[in-house]
Amino acid sequence: MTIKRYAVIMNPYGGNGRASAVWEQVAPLFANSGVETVVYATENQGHGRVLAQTLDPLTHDAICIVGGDGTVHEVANGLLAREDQARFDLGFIPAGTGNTLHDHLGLRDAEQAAKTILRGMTRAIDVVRLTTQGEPVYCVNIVGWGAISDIASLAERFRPLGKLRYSAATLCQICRPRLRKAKLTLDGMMSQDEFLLVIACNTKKTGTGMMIAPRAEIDDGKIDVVVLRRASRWQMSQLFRAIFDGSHLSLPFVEYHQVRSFGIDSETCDTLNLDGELTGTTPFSAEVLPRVLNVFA
Ligand SMILES: Nc1ncnc2c1ncn2[C@@H]1O[C@H](COP(=O)(O)OP(=O)(O)OP(=O)(O)O)[C@@H](O)[C@H]1O
Repeated sequence: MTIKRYAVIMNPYGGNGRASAVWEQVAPLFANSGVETVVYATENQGHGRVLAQTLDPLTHDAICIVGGDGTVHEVANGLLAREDQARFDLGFIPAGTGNTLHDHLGLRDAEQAAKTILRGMTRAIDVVRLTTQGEPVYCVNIVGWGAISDIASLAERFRPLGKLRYSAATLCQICRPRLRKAKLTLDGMMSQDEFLLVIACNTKKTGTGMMIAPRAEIDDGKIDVVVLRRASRWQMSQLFRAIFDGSHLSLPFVEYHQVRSFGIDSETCDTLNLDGELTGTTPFSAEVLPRVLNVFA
């Protein structure tokens, strides 16, 4: 019998530092199933990307990520930037705060996620390739702009609040909404306006349990784009109340599109929210790469 050897990329910082304990909890399941594991703890921001870009494909059969959406983002970017085009199957063990990709794939806890990896069944998922400042960035989960970036920035400062940090940041943002002028292009159709937010979603949820894109499927070759142009504080609070069950789609001021490509060119150079990470800026263009990552699910 050939012994499988999986790399475990673990972020000891995310999820308020619980990743090591999460890994300790599930490591025996791998050992008992005859899967050898080599743990690589990330030492700083961006290290997950470097690890995935340089991992030896001759000595590792797959990558398990122990962390949240930010760590998945880094590993996916490292993998898709590899010069040798080597592709590893990816396994996800939730140990971050939001864990929205995990939630979308039905991976509710570490033990269930480990068992899913060990079962060995994979499916292919879409990724968004975004070009910002002439460089490609790959997104698995969301591309956000406007209030979505402002919320991520506040949520980072609220990290000690744990899972509550996204909701708390969203509430603060509702109290001081900021309009931005931009050109928004959806499948080649451009509209110029003022916007509060644009969020393009590959997964149904974002933050902690906000069902922002209830029709999103991770392998349909499309990205679901939610657009909010001008809205009063009252309308914003309506949106916030409805967003947890997806009923905001019936609100007349909320637009919902399913597209293959999109882009934003804003009047100011704004930071983007890419899979929860504040990185990249406008202007950018983006397209869906259908089913380019193989994941255990
Ligand atoms: N050793 C480290 N020290 C500091 N930051 C790190 C380290 N390793 C990784 N990071 C950064 O930690 C950030 C958060 O990681 P991650 O997304 O896994 O957790 P989270 O933010 O709590 O979860 P989620 O994104 O699901 O809400 C990422 O930006 C990543 O680059």
